Amino acid sequence: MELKRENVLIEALPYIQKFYNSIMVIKLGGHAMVDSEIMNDIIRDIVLLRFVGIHPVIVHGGGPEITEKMERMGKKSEFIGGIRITDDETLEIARMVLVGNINTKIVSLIGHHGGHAVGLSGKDGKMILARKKPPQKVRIKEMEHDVDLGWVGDTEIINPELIHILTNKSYIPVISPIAMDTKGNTLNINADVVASDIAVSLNAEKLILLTDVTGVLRDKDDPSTRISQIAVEEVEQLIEEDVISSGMIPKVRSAASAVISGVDRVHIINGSVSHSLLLELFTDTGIGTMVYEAENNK
Ligand SMILES: Nc1ncnc2c1ncn2[C@@H]1O[C@H](COP(=O)(O)OP(=O)(O)O)[C@@H](O)[C@H]1O
Ligand SMILES: CC(=O)N[C@@H](CCC(=O)OP(=O)(O)O)C(=O)O
Repeated sequence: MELKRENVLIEALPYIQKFYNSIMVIKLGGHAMVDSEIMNDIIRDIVLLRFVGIHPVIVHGGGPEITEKMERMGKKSEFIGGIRITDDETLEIARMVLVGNINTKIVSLIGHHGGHAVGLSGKDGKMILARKKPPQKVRIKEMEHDVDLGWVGDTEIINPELIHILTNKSYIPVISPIAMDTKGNTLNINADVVASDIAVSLNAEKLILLTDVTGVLRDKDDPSTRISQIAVEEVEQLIEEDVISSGMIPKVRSAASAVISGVDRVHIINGSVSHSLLLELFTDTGIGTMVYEAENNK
C-alpha cells in the first residue's frame, strides 16, 4: 500500500530522532556516480540528511573514471581481488581523477544544493597514514605467485580529528582515497577500505556503501537473487565460491571489517535507485544487503 505523502514524513520521525547528531559514513561508488543525474540526486539526499541533524561523512571512489582515463591513454587496467595494480603512471591518473576531478565535483554539488562541504584526501591533516600493501598471493595455473600491486596502500592509522572539527561546524567532509606513507609516498587505497576504516575511527552509527547493484547477488547477473543479509562469518566462503567477485570483494570485506570493529550497521545498497539512501535510513523498507555479525544475534 502506498503511503500518503504526510505519512511518509511521520514514518521518518522516529528515525530522524534516533539519528539526530549521529555520524553516517556514506561511500559513493564510482559506478553510482557515472550518471550525473543520479549523482545529483544522491548529493541532494545527503544535504537533506545534514539539514535533519545527521552528520554525513562522504568517502568517494571513481574506479570507472580512472579506468576510462587510462584507456584513453592506451593503458589497460589490471585488478587483483578488486584492487587496482597501481604503477607510477596509474597513480598519477588515479590522483588526478579522484582528488582533482571527482572530489571537487562532489564539493561543488553539495554547495549547489545548499550544503557546505570541504574536500580532503587522506593526506590532509595526516588523516590517513598508509603503508604499501604487501605482495598478494595469486593462483595462476594451480601455482601460487606473489604479485606486487605497486603504489597501493593499506590504512595504518586514521586520525579522525579533522573530520570531527568539520562535522562539529556542520561541514560535510568529502574524502578521496589517496593517502601518504611515513616516507611521503603517495598511495592509492580502495575507497571501500577507506570508508570502512573511517567509519570505525569515527564510531559511526552506520556505514552505507552505495554502488550500482541492488546489493550482493547470489547470481551477479540476476538482480532478483539479492542476499538481504550476510554474516561476516560467511564472507570468505562466498568469495572462495566465486559468488562474490571483482569490485564486490573489497566492498564486502570492508563491510565485514567495519562490523567486526564495532560499526553496528553496514549496508550495501543501490545508489542508482532514486532516493535509496533515504529509504534505507528513514523507512522500515529492507533494501540492499546488510552485513552483520552472527555472534551478536542481529
Ligand atoms: N555477487 C555479486 N553481487 C553483486 N555484484 C557483484 C557480485 N560479484 C561481483 N559483482 C560486481 O561488483 C560490482 C560493484 O563493485 P564496483 O564495481 O567496485 O562498484 P563501486 O564502483 O560502486 O565500488 C558490481 O557492479 C558487479 O559487477
Ligand atoms: C587501490 C584501488 O583499487 N583504488 C581504487 C580507488 C578508487 C575506488 O575504489 O573506486 P570505486 O569505489 O569506484 O571502486 C582504484 O584505483 O580504482
